[in-house]
Amino acid sequence: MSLLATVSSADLPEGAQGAFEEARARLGPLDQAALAAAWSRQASLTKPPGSLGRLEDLAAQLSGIAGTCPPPRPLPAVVGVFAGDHGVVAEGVTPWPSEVTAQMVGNFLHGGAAVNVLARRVGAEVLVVDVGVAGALPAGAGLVRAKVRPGTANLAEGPAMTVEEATAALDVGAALASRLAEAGAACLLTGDMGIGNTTPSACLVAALTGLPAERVTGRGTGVDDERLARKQAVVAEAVRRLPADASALEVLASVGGLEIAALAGYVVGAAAARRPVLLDGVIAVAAALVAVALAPACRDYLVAGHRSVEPGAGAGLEHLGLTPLIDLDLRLGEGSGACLALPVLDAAASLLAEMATFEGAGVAQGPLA
Ligand SMILES: O=C(O)c1ccc[n+]([C@@H]2O[C@H](COP(=O)([O-])O)[C@@H](O)[C@H]2O)c1
Ligand SMILES: Cc1cc2nc[nH]c2cc1C
Repeated sequence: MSLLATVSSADLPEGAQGAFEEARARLGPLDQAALAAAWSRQASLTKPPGSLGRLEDLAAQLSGIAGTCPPPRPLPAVVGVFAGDHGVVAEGVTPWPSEVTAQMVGNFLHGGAAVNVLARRVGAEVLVVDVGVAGALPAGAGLVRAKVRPGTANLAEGPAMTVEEATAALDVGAALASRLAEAGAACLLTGDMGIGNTTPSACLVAALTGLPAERVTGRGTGVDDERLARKQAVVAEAVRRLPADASALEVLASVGGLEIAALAGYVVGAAAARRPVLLDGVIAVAAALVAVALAPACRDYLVAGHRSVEPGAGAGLEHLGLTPLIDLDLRLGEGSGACLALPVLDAAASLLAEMATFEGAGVAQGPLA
């Protein structure tokens, strides 16, 4: 049976109240004993020390997350595709109309989007969550209906949402992550859909890293030079308007998005349940910056799936101290880059679990002195 069929979500968003605070309170550090056991086991495996490069770090991280050595494989895995719309599209920051958000949700539910293809290929399930779509959504099964409000307000004119709305979206993400983990998900991948969402993502990256708007604002789905200049001005002004003493939650409410807030909650919820989080592109990176600002210990549960072309992604990952697994010039979102990275994570876990030791295989443990 599908993992998703066992996850209850009919009570959302109301039934999620308090889920984020609960997750934040439960969140703990990596298991140091499991980490040490992983490094000691790495040293006993039939390979020159360090020869599996970053796969060795990943396997150790997975051990520390799960609290066991060797770690479990990151399967079954779920891609949470959080969808929302953005009032800031009124500023001409994207060449696509907002209606495409709802239309793509329909495409996800029919299995025809890139993320569906990639998830099928790597053995992940796609969970589509409406936290803030403005347009009419298709009837039928498969969609988690957890709308907090139908799209954000225009962040160029005022706060995108209230602190209460941002909190409700954080709660939806945290509750879903915790329910998915309980249902047996071993790894949570991030996905997103929201026309205009590279603008609030750039705002969050600029606000939370301190980098200038021009440095972290890119072309998103493909704006021309004129629209890019407008987009950079919108981001710069929105960030300039933030009070110097604004909390991370206030920054999220002021210049964020509903799906970004839900993703931040999903990150913290997954980390609290001791599951690795595989990040996708710039929207996931913006959400991760928010998550780490609100609950710093979740940083160690993050794995950067890929480096999106969108400049805020690379800048945000650098700020978080994360090196992406894959760099294929992607700028799609949906969770596509996270899906592509899942087999790498699986390889890291499997190598630590299944390789023979020098002693077991009768291989001399060098190198010679
Ligand atoms: O993942 C990324 O880094 C990424 C980069 C550029 C665009 N996107 C996707 O494109 C949409 C937002 O682009 P835009 O130009 O409308 O802001 C949204 O649905 C994202 O999933 C995603
Ligand atoms: C067609 C389309 C598909 C997408 N998938 C994620 N963002 C998207 C934006 C557009 C415009």
